Amino acid sequence: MSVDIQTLSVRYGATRALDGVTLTAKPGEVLAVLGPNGSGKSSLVKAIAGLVRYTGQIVLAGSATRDSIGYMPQDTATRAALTVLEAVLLGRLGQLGLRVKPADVELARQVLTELDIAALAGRYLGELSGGQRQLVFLAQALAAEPKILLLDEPISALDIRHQLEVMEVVRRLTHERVLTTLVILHDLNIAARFADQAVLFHGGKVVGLGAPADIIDALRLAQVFGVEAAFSTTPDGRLVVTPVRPCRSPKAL
Ligand SMILES: Nc1ncnc2c1ncn2[C@@H]1O[C@H](COP(=O)(O)OP(=O)(O)OP(=O)(O)O)[C@@H](O)[C@H]1O
Repeated sequence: MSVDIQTLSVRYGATRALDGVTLTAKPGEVLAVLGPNGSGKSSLVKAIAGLVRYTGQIVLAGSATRDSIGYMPQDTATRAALTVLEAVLLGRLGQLGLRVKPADVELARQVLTELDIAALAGRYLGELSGGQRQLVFLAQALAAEPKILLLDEPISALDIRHQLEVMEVVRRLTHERVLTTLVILHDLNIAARFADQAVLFHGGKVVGLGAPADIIDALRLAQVFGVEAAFSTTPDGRLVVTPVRPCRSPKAL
């Protein structure tokens, strides 16, 4: 179930967050959404999730509807007095009837186990660390059994082990269940390692689209991020980017 986006624009008052974006996210692939702060990444996934108004077209191919989408927001702060299990069950709202079936509880527990947070099931959200809460919101998105998975910086609060574990789970589920996954990341090395494709945003426009190793290069890092970087390759051929210093005057692409 591909997500086909044509000339997508999002405005907030006078601010043009996305400007004529065209791209396709394909089933069975992890698409990393990259770019500096304020470049329009969250606006892209919010538009796909139907959370912001936009112009242009977003076509969910196949039998996908908005109910087929699992969305994890960037901001996971909440005042909701819910336990972890209850919060994850909310991910199944689309499937729940007036009663919660044992199978729904079982599925929610399975997702918690998959993310290694089963021990948190009975804890209240307000008692969790930022990283634990991030894992719970990822579990909520996965509990919906989505066809399209939209993850807004899902690993930004996680320790390095959990970052790897979560990205392994995201990649495995995407490939096994043929999900169409868009994941916003700031870590270019994680993107190069786990994403099949990447899209790079700058000022609300797409300035790179392709395999991560093909679009993450010295010129784009200087022009888009204003950073001079060193590049190397691991023995198994993976790209490694090391930011060295800010450039004095980054030029817009
Ligand atoms: N609700 C809003 N009202 C007004 N302007 C907004 C709103 N949300 C985002 N913007 C603006 O739209 C632009 C794109 O924001 P967006 O959140 O999409 O960027 P981002 O690439 O996800 O950034 P970050 O990496 O910092 O999360 C920014 O200039 C931002 O200030």
